[in-house]
Amino acid sequence: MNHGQQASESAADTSAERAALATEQARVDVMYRRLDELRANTEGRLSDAHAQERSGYAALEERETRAFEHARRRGQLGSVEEGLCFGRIDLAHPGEDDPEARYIGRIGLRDAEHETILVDWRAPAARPFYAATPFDTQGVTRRRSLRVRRRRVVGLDDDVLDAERLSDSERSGLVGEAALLDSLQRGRTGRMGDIVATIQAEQDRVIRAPLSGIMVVQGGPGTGKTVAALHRAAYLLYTHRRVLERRGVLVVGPNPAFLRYIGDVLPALGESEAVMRTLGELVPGVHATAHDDHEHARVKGSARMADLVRAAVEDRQRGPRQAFDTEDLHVVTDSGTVTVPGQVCAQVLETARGLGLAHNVARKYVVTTLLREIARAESHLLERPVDEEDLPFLAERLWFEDPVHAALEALWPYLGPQQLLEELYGDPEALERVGESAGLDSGERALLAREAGAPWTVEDVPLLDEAAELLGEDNSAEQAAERRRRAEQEDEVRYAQGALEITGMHEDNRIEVADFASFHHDGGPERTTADRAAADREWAYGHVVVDEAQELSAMGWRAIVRRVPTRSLTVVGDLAQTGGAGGAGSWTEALEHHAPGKVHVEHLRVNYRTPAPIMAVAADVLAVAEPGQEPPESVRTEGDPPRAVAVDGPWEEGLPGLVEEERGAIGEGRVALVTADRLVEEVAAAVPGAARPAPGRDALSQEVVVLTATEAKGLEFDSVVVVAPEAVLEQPRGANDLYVAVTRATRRLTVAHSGDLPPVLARLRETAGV
Ligand SMILES: Nc1ncnc2c1ncn2[C@@H]1O[C@H](COP(=O)(O)OP(=O)(O)OP(=O)(O)O)[C@@H](O)[C@H]1O
Repeated sequence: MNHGQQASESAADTSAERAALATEQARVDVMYRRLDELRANTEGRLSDAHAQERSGYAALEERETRAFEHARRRGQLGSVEEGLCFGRIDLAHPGEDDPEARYIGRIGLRDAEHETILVDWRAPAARPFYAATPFDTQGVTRRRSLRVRRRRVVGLDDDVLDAERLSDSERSGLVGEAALLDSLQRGRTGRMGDIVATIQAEQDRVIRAPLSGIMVVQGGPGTGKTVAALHRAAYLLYTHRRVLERRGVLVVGPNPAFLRYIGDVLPALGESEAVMRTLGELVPGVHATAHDDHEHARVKGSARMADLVRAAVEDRQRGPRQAFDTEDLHVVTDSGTVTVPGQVCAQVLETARGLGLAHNVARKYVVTTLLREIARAESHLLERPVDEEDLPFLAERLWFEDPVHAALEALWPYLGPQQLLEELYGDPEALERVGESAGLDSGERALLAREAGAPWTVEDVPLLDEAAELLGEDNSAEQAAERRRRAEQEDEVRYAQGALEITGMHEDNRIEVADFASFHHDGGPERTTADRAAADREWAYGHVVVDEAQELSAMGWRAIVRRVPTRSLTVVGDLAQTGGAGGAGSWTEALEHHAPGKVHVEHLRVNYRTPAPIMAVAADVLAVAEPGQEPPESVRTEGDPPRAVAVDGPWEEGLPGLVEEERGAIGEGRVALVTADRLVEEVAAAVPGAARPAPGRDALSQEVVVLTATEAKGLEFDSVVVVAPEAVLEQPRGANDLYVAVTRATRRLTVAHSGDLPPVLARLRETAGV
């Protein structure tokens, strides 16, 4: 499709091409010189900020903030070295003879005279680079993609935006096709890369959509949902820096391996401040990785679980009759047994329930009020007049008497979320009582029973979060401790200043006040927004990106939406790839009630990952998994034919040879074997050197990895071997799982089956290998 000139290192043989390369090299040299200058300046400012002497806590804080800013800028300037500039557009302006040449890159640069020499890809001025088409040129006469390696311009591809001379691919709307295909053909590394140089027009619309509301990006496999969502996060951080830097951005992905896979994209775009979490990690202190089976997951994901958790909390807020088998509250104190009348207790408990506060916060009211009532009752018992002024002191003393403490604990205990659920799951009677009031049938109630101490599953985490929300924390003690900590820090700084002045070290500038003061406190360095957000369950994020969102249950959505009071979310997924029991059937059904009228669905329809011959196989599977749904259209129309191979006999005899063949065929790149949950360990054991994902192990960077369909979701590999498709199909949402499995390949697909090839893969019978 490249009209006009096309040049590359090997083909730069005409003088016009050589001249174009030389012109671009000269411009790129200017940009790198400027980048070097800026780096040196930032380095200088950073050391100045560190050396700057300040006294007083506020001034020190300001210094820290400045130093942090410079360090961030240094990081940003460091991350743009490779591919600093990747494009140019020539724009015709009315009344001007020569078009304006505008260069697009990873960051914006101005020269010493403040003239723009490079436009940040996220700035409005860069938009025509991605959005101009021959039908809507936006003033662009030519779009040029630059290939720059190690500061050398090694190739150029031009699109002349002339509607008269359209090729087929231009009609289908591809932008910068040569550069796009070049990047799609590269071998996979086990890490997703950025696509700033080749963002397509439909993706650009998603990336630059406004911040507010819930934007759902629905698209088939390989349509760039993940990569577009990450570029959108970088775009939003750039465009709304003030808001988002303070509140932070959360990216939620399906599992730790996936988060590692996408973990380089934002830093490569100069943004390293997003918090990346799986659903199983949303509650600080819990790291759930295992999933429940289909039936358990279905029950735990149901919205009725919110009623269950609420009922479980209320069940622990007892009246005296439930706690002590009597209407009145009898408490043994050091002075004898005192009685608080049932009516008084009932009033206190009813008021507490009506306060609209979280359980542990309302507890403060219950405890202080009842302690005073007990103190009053004790005075009656001792026939002492009740002195209202003394009551707080008497109450405080009673709090330290064990039986009093125990009596109040039985009425309204302090509860943590893990304790609440642990005790509910472990107590059949409580489950019966609470489950019934939440509308669960006996089968569902029985499913929730769990052995004490069993590890939490990912599906438990939204329930724990719900519990934490209803229980709340009485953090008045923490707040007081924080005030004390700040006051102590001020004292330390004052002391350090005095000490340094006395010793004369201050004048010599040999040691800084802050460093000296920090010898005395162990608070550590100031934490970033991301650090603070990650540690705080109640943190309100400025924006949340949810990937593989089709898997989230109603309870999962509650846990996520709770973290963005502004309901500013980017939600990406594919309903046809839903495998989980609690997963979504419709985006509006899942989200509309969280933000009525603010849910907007965008569609991506072009597949950048999987060549057409493999997508034809996937389309057959999709027709069974989700009849009536259209598969996305592949950018790459040609590729190696997919094949089926019958493996008779044990896996360890058939698979290793097959894997070796694939490794030979792809050269540098990655092979994945994707199989049924029940076979995954067996298959991994059959292939020497094959890796399985595990906590702390980066299995995806290994050359051969073995995964279940669930684990493979969102990932891609040069070659995919689907092992035992018949067993994958037997799983609860087997056809959807098989669809996920066959759409992971960027170049080659092999199906290794034992027994008959499943009818849904019949197309492969016609291909070689059987
Ligand atoms: N504009 C583009 N330029 C270059 N590569 C692209 C572009 N868009 C997508 N890709 C590549 O296509 C592949 C698929 O993208 P991505 O994983 O984001 O798709 P997805 O829609 O999230 O897929 P899935 O539903 O299977 O998770 C990635 O390698 C990505 O880098």
